[in-house]
Amino acid sequence: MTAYLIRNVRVLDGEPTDLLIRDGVVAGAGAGLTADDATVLDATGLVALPGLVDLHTHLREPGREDAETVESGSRAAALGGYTAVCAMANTSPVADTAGVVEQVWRLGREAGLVDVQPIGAVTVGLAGERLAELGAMADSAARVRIFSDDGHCVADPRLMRRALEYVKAFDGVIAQHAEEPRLTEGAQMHEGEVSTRLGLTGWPAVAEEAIIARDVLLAEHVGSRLHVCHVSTAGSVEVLRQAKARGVRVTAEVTPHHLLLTDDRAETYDPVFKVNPPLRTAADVAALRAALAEGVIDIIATDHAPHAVEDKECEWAYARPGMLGLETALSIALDVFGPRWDLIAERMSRTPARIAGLTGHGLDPAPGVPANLTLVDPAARRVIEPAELASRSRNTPYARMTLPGRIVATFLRGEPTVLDGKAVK
Ligand SMILES: NC(=O)N[C@@H](CC(=O)O)C(=O)O
Repeated sequence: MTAYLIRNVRVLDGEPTDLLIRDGVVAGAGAGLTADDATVLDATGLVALPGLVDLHTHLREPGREDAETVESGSRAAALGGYTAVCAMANTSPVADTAGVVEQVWRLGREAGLVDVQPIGAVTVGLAGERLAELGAMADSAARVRIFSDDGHCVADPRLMRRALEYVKAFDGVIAQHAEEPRLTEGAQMHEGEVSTRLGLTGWPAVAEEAIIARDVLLAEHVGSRLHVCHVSTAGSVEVLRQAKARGVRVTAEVTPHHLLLTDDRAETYDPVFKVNPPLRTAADVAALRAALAEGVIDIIATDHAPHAVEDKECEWAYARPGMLGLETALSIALDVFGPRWDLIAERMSRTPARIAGLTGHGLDPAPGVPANLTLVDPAARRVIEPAELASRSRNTPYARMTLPGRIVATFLRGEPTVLDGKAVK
């Protein structure tokens, strides 16, 4: 195993220092370190962050390897500064058995670019009718702790209650895609002034808020853990704020795109902007930013949703919802919050690692901790070119935008997965 001596790096907001990485851990920190056997990296101007952790990634394997594979998604993640991702269950077949989650987990290990932690489905086939084998997935080699029907809401309150009760035994968490399906039938975008003008069927904010309100009450009743996926409205923030004030065990995520983009993008009729939940209003964006800074929303999660060209480059109504996120998330966080490194580390690494129970991740680079870290050049600016992304898909909403920040290197347990801004394998 090669040792690395990273010179002149700032760990978060600290003064420039040196970090020695050896045998998978941070072996030393301090100005003027020496190590004859180490490869020296000059990191002047760079910032070291704990490796990012994504709680919400669609890797598409098994089933849609044309859109993404565990390997291509892992590479995209490493290039985005991630050292761990949680893979959503809406694959084909659905990750609703020990066999499928073990397959995804094994593929992640083989790719070896990030730790891939499978998420298990809550219900068989994501059909919302019967609970999946949650216990078997928890006991499998993949040790599943997060369960989600993401892409679908667990709409039946009785099933949701039983799922929350079931996972309590092993401190699992139900990650809910909050969407009351009866309120979003045929929906194409956020319900509001723009949808009225364009004549597109709207997805009202209350469809999200009603499910979150119900679920925090269920989680409180059961005393179990709830995680709310991709929160998108100001009203949802208020429901979460009240629930947290009462001590409900609820955590929540917001995506980079909901922190930046608004529903008027639909005026282009470019389906790259079609996503679930939909892009909302400027007032929602402002509320989400404030909630994330405050901690009412706990984390940024990408909802990286790769789609093949034929599923995206078609009429708006026929296009699949979802957009890429892994390779641009840190840049969006920098764009929105500036170089608030402690906030970024907390919301994109430490807290998601804690929610997912990923020990060894989410730890600030310091002597003795596993060397899962990323080096960022905050002064760099880059133009996003879809063809240059490592993802197999091209559906980034940031095409040709200039974004701040560049990931220069990423280390997974002391081995570089990215060096000089390029994937190592
Ligand atoms: N977020 C998205 O717009 N799409 C997700 C699933 C979903 O939540 O609909 C996908 O898997 O593509």
